[in-house]
Amino acid sequence: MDVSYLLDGLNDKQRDAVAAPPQHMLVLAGAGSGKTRVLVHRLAWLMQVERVAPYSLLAVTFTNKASQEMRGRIESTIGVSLNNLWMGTFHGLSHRMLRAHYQEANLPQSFQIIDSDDQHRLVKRVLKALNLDEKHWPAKQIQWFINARKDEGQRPGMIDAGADFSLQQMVKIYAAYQDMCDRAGLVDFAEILLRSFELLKTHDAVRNHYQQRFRHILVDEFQDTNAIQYNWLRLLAGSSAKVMIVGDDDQSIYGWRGAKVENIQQFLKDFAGADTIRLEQNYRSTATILKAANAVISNNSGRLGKDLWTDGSEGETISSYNAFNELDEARFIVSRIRDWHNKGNPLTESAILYRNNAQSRVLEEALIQEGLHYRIYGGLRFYERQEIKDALAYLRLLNNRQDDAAMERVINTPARGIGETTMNKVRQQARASQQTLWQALEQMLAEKQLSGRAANAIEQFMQLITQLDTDLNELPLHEQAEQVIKQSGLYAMYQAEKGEKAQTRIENLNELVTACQNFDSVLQEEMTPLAAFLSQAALEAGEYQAEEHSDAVQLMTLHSAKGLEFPLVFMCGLEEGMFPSQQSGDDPTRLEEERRLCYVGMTRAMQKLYLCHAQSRRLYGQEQYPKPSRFLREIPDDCVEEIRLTTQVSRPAQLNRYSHAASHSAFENTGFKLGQRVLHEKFGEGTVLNYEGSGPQSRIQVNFDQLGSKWLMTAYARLEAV
Ligand SMILES: Nc1ncnc2c1ncn2[C@@H]1O[C@H](COP(=O)(O)OP(=O)(O)OP(=O)(O)O)[C@@H](O)[C@H]1O
Ligand SMILES: [Mg+2]
Repeated sequence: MDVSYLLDGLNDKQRDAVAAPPQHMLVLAGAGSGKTRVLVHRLAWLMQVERVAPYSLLAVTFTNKASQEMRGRIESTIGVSLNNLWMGTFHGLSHRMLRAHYQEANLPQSFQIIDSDDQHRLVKRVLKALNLDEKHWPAKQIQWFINARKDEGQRPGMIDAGADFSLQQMVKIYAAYQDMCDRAGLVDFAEILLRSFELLKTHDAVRNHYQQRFRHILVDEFQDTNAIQYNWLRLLAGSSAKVMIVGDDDQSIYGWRGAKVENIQQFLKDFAGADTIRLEQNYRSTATILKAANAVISNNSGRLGKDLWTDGSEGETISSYNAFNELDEARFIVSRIRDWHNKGNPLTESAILYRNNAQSRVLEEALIQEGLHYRIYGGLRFYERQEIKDALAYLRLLNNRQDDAAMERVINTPARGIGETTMNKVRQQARASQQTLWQALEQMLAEKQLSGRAANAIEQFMQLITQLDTDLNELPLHEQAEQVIKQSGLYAMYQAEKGEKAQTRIENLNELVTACQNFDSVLQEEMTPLAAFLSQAALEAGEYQAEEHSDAVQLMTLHSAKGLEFPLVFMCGLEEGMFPSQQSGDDPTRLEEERRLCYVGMTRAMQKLYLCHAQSRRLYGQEQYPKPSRFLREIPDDCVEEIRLTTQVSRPAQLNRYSHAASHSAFENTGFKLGQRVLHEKFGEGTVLNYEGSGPQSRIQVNFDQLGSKWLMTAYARLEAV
């Protein structure tokens, strides 16, 4: 059989890796050198040449999206259906295992995954139950503690708190939280991994089954595995599976979440005889972008060391834009995307990357104003929206009455007159008798412990859920969803709200029905379609793309950009305190992680890279005047040019490229510059902050010394420069 096509489009080193005999392998290489491509070809090679059945392969990807893409690519290359191939994220795969062996894992069949919001709510309940003051025990911190322990594989009983009172308390809270989850059949994200690890560890039969099944295990983005994931891999691999990992120590960006880049060296120790293959040619970026990225990362110490070169063209210079404020930054970016789009380039090929999710709002607004479609990638968007979570909570209750997190969310949404006082009583009862809310309510109603309006309302609510469950059971998933949204009263509630926001909510609810319609649950024969959908929704949260195929600008955090590539990339907010972030402070370890994040961001760009920073930024309601990021200074001068807008204001030549200088941005069509002082006949003096629109429709925003900020129609404002 001619299998040469499996080696097409690969260089010699890549071929060595793809066509190696079955063995352990580490592919260690910089960004854009084809690691992921090698992994995909290797999978195909194993199936076609080594005749390994898809059933015997396990592949771990960084996102669910990546695994779908890979699956599609391999299926179309080798023309074999991969239904039997286990491919997904650590979480996805572990979850699948828990579903298949829920009894051994000590879980109810209908167990439900909860997100960090649900977790937050549950932690708060635990604090109340333990009579602890949230001021001293902030729920967020506790969540962090619990998740970190789980990532290390530690159960409450395994933590030795010694005489440390505060740690003792934390452990107590952790234990109580876990009890509550177990009773309600709820599983948080960290729990998915830990449970599945424990399942393999303690159940010989299960472990043996998978060890015999998986002949080859392949892992992408290995540098970001944490302790529990690594141990999970080792257990699965046992002594006979061959493991191939691909990664880049310079792109390890999840240290703050417990990822250990040291796992790369550990791998070489644990998997004896592993071959290390280094790829050095970059196929993604222009020489200029690569040179700049290499220069930045060279400031880090303790790297495993890699050379990365390209024989591609030098390409365009990197542009750096010094914005007046975050609005100016957003407008600049959007105007450049508009130009790029006008030249016939698809929007999907452009990406805006930022350090914090909160930065997206201003960018979103600028895009909307310009009428450009955009999509937020990986940021827990669609499924995080209030109305979607409401609807899902109802569906979750149909699936599992004991789901306390869902119960808390919708028992009084829409409002049914079930107040906090009543709920507190119920919670207390549930606590006292170790019941879930649903169980407690059943008992309280039976014993007539609740009375009057609230009792009626609760009874009706519970009837509604039971009724929906029986009525809808046999319907296709999307009809179930549609009926639940309508009969629960959610639809009517949001319709009554009126206004644009409510309209969007309704659209989102409709979109949820569409999502159910498109949902394909074939791969999950262990579950009902509803259970499968709920799990998928919880797992994929932000990755879900409402309009997968429409042309849209891609917005995402730097973290979620890992592994992706775009012809046009904007990195924004390159300011001290923003990126590197405030929290990294002067801690060298964290600073280096920020620098790796910068390296990840820059190496996403294929043709053109823009780096933006603002002289003033309003974030979380506060105005700041940050210094340009140190990362900007680490880029060689000949790789960057500074952009000057259509302005008359020239900058003193001796000023450093990134020093603080007065803004030189100007309004093309109002005659005023951002930051300029102006006088209004009624409002007095002020500073120009922003503008929008053009021609007679244009509006200008001025921060008046006496009155604060106001929007004015430029044509009527009769502002004078002062
Ligand atoms: N031998 C090759 N010839 C031409 N193009 C290649 C070759 N190898 C990889 N590429 C292309 O280079 C780009 C980068 O490849 P890939 O995404 O696999 O790199 P990577 O090492 O996984 O990057 P990252 O570290 O960012 O995950 C992709 O567009 C890929 O198709
Ligand atoms: Mg990759």
